Amino acid sequence: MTTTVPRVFAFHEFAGVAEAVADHVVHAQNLALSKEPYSLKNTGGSNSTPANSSSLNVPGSNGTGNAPVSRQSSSRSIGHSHSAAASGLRGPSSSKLKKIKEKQFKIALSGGSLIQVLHEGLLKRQDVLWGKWDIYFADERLVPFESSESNFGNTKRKILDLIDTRTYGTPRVYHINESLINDPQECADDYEKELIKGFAGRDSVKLPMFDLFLLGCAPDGHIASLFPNFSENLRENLAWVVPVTNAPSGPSNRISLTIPVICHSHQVTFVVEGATKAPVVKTIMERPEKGLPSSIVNEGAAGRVAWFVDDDALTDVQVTKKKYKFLVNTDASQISPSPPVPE
Ligand SMILES: O=C1O[C@H](COP(=O)(O)O)[C@@H](O)[C@H](O)[C@H]1O
Repeated sequence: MTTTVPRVFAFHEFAGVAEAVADHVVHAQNLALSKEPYSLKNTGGSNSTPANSSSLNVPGSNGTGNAPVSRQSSSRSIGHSHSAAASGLRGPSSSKLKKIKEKQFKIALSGGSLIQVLHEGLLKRQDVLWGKWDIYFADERLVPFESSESNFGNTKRKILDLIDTRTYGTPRVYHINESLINDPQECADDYEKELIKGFAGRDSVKLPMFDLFLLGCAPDGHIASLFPNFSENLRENLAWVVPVTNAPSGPSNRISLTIPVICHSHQVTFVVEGATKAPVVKTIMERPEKGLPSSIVNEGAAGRVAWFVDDDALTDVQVTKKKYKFLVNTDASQISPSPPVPE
């Protein structure tokens, strides 16, 4: 492994992380909805692009062949037309609005602490075109959605249920099939079919390509539900989604999108905060040869990776810190107070 240094944006406090991450997400949204072909120009980062999806194979339900996809989508999409102009989005001219209508912003969300960051950063903004979002999950813990450990459940309670959908539209949300939580392999295969339907379209593709893949990183080094030393999962290069059993922390049964899927995204962004994360961040940044999952992604998606980290998580970490420059031109009057979180 070569030493690849990602962009690391440092922040004095949590609130700063939340606002910067929101700006970064909205910028990715605007790029995805307005640019054809997709370009990373002006993102403040590298202009390298993901590997080309020239191969026309999709993984089958077992991750090894071409399987027919027949199950109806489990996504919830309550159609709601939404005007970009009314939303406060700035930038796209009227000639581009037709294109915008046809496109969706495809984002993968992790669970854990990221959800609170997005809650604080995104809900108060008026330029989030929620109705144009296709939301997938980087991983899921196989627990009922009502559990406080469910990534989809928490996202629903802390973000999705709080969106003013009459104004901003309703995102399409692609979550696991809750009836399969007792069968990790079946659940992973089923979620992979969801991805194939969402990304393969009429043709088929080698890998899905998210506009933005948001990741956290736990103190033990796991990202999504890819754990250090689970080498079979970390090396998986056919399946898009893998089952995880015997996870060493949190719920033991999970499913996770794989490293090739993560690395194929247009942008991969880590959001990490808190002093408990400092040791693992140090290892990731200073000892990439240890092969922690984040280091694999730093290398595999080199030039498209950004880290948003608070100072506590960067304690004693030798890395070049950058100051985040806000990219979306939003004046303060467009930001409304965050809605209350239901108990
Ligand atoms: O178990 C999980 O943990 C990771 C990291 O969570 P954090 O709270 O330490 O940020 C999370 O990204 C993943 O989605 C989740 O299932």
